[in-house]
Amino acid sequence: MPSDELAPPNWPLSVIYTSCTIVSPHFPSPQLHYINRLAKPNSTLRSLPPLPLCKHPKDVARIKLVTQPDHPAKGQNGLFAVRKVEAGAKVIDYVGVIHSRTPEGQERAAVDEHEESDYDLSLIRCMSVPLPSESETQTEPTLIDIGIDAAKHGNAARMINDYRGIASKPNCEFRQVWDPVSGWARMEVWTLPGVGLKKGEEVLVSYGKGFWAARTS
Ligand SMILES: C[S@@+](CC[C@H](N)C(=O)[O-])C[C@H]1O[C@@H](n2cnc3c(N)ncnc32)[C@H](O)[C@@H]1O
Repeated sequence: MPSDELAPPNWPLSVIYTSCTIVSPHFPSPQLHYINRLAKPNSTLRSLPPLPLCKHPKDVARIKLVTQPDHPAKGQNGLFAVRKVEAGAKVIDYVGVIHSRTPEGQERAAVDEHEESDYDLSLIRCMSVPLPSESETQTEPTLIDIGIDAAKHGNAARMINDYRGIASKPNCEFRQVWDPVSGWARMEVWTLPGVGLKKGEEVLVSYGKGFWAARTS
């Protein structure tokens, strides 16, 4: 898998470290224009620019084993600020495997390896926009649901825990952005406006109530 740097300290051996997001080999080509703004109706993965590298921001955040006895993720990892980070600033890119959760994307994979993942974020979720070439064949809008999963390949952002049971509110959020040069969609982690991070503080987001509801039922 593509990577131009060594894994950061405390990286788990069972996960492949990558500084470059990967598009799943099962990703349907007709959906490429939802994840790359330069894609045309006949684009393929090979015809599009490479996905950009996301280097580990070692002066900003580091992975640490959680040892506090009252921490709900004790024994697991978390991501912690190495220095003070201003409010409304980028912390790290969320690197993983981009995959389609729509039936078209799932049918292409024998087994949907992302279904049970605890590291799968929603990257793009919208109703389908028929391309000019499809407008006669596709009349019904369908849900386009695309995820980015760091279960097996990822970077340090996969260690970010949910704030529940740790703090009264999150200090960071996930933001979907577009790479201005290569056109690719990507996920980033930013400090919340008016909040920021203190040196040594754990980076905490909200996974959303749906994440926990799906795991308690
Ligand atoms: C994206 S991973 C976060 C990184 C994880 N701690 C690790 O070491 O790989 C999500 C998993 O972390 C744990 N986790 C994250 N936030 C938590 C919280 N607030 N309370 C309990 N467990 C949490 C849960 O096991 C959850 O399924």
